[in-house]
Amino acid sequence: MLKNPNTKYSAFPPVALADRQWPSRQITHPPIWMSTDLRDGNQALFEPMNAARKLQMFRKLVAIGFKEIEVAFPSASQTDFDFVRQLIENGEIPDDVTIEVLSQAREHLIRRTMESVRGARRVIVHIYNATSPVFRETVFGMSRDEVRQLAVDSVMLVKQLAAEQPGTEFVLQYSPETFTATELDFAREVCDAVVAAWDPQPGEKVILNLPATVEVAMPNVYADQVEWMHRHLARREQIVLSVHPHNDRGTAVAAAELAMLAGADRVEGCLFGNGERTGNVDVVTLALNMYTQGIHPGLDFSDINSVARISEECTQLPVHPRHPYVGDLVFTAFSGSHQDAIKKGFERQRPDAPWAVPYMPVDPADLGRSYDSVIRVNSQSGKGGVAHLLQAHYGLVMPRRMQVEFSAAVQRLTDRSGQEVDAHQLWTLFGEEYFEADAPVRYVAHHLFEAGSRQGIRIEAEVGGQPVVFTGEGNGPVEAAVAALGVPIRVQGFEERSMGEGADAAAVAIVEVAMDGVAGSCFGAGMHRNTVTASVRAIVSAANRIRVRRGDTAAATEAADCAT
Ligand SMILES: CC(=O)SCCNC(=O)CCNC(=O)[C@H](O)C(C)(C)COP(=O)(O)OP(=O)(O)OC[C@H]1O[C@@H](n2cnc3c(N)ncnc32)[C@H](O)[C@@H]1OP(=O)(O)O
Ligand SMILES: CC(C)C(=O)C(=O)O
Ligand SMILES: [Mg+2]
Repeated sequence: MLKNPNTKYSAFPPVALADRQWPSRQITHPPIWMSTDLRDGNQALFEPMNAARKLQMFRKLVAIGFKEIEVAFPSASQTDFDFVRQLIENGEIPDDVTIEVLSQAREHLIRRTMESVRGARRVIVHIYNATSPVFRETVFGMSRDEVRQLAVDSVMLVKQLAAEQPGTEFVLQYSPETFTATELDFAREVCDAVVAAWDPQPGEKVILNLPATVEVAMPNVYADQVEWMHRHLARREQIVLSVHPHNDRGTAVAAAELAMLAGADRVEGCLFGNGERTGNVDVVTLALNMYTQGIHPGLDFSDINSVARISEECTQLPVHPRHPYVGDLVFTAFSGSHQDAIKKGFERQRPDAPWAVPYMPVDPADLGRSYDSVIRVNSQSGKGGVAHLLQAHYGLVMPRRMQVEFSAAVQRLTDRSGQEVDAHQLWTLFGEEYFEADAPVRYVAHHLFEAGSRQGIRIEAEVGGQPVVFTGEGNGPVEAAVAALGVPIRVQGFEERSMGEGADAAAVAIVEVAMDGVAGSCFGAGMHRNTVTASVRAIVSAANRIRVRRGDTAAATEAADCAT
């Protein structure tokens, strides 16, 4: 890179528009959308779509709700020409959808383009020529007047050829290509000349499209340029003012949003920002940005995953995992504090209340995405995510202090593996940590008996591989089991919940115990279809775990001593 880039690049000059209005406006309704996936998107692919892929994409665009679709550059290839014919001849175009075709401002290309749409009900014919100084001088070798005349002559030719096809309603679209790098007064001059040449009748409109063919400045500059045109164009009421942002600076979405504030009625773009170089503006992001502000965009992304899969299939380009709204990771939180807040947010969110889940600008369910993938667990995760996954997948509700305790075990696992763990792995770890905490005492079976007015218990177990029996009494099975084990633990909390339903239902008992000489508390858990068995197992689990925590080297002997 240059030490002083100023010698090679200079800042884009500001637009003289001191009384600009767009900064204090708001977007209140969606624009007219135009999908150029099958044209600008298609021309930018390693391998342009074949007819089958084009048709698949066309049908998806129709299903999403696009009413204007640029389907081809018919004079570019036989594939594109034939595709337009196929759409028309096979009745693929719904009555409320208008196809659009693009051509350079060159006679033989325009003739071929007009031939391709013969028989269509309604067509937008899109003519372009570049208008900026560098194109005038370097590419065309034309003066301003010649460039304006090129546009006018082409439009007149379209008009003449359109008159020869009276059964088709023709709408003109004109783009001063490289608009953003064109002097505004000249862009206006060409556009006004084009509208005058087409001369729309009362009630008719011409589409004037102002492309950021290359995004060369900040989005506020584009907004100024669009507002300037909006305020200076002749016959504005007969113009649909359209924008076509590209994403060279990564700000196409912002540019389109500000352009709408500045007076644009229509936006051209592609799904997920496909298109030349860094892409066209991403219409999905634009539409869903609007949706999150309470404005229905008029496009349906309620099954956004299927849109992404079809786009990937047709373009052979992957959607980035962090792509807004659609990426595999965008409804996923790995870090602990995010997971905690999301979990609390989901618990609190009522279905009919305004959306208020932290870190989530949109309800994933509105886009057909599930909550299941919301929280994932890796070494950056905390208790919230772990608890959410176990609750969501296994119905296990852990007391808060147990969440803290268990998340330390998860942390050890993720630190060791360096990988994400899923709900199944968490459940397995939970089992190993609590249900299978069988040292020094391994529970085998138990029997309850009456001991006068008290509850007696006989626990059959193994200690160090040897069968042992513990007996005790208490006010209930839990107290009796504690007494039988002979470990000086105090039960501080006990919870039992059923998991699953009907004949397959199992009870999970969770017990929190404390012991002198051991800081804090320790949890145990047992699972069984019989609730008492689950409780006894939980006591054995807790007693074992707290002794291990105490660092009992003599635990096995001590346990054996307690046996009767
Ligand atoms: C910004 C955009 O996305 S614009 C759309 C771009 N998309 C495409 O180009 C895809 C399809 N294009 C093609 O298949 C071909 O370019 C064709 C069939 C249209 C034309 O092919 P060719 O006749 O071989 O011309 P080529 O592609 O080299 O284009 C350059 C010529 O077109 C002229 N030209 C370029 N754009 C325009 C325009 N909008 N209006 C008039 N002439 C133009 C150039 O001045 C140059 O003319 P020259 O050969 O007399 O110097
Ligand atoms: C044809 C025009 C509208 C274009 O794609 C562009 O300028 O980016
Ligand atoms: Mg383009």
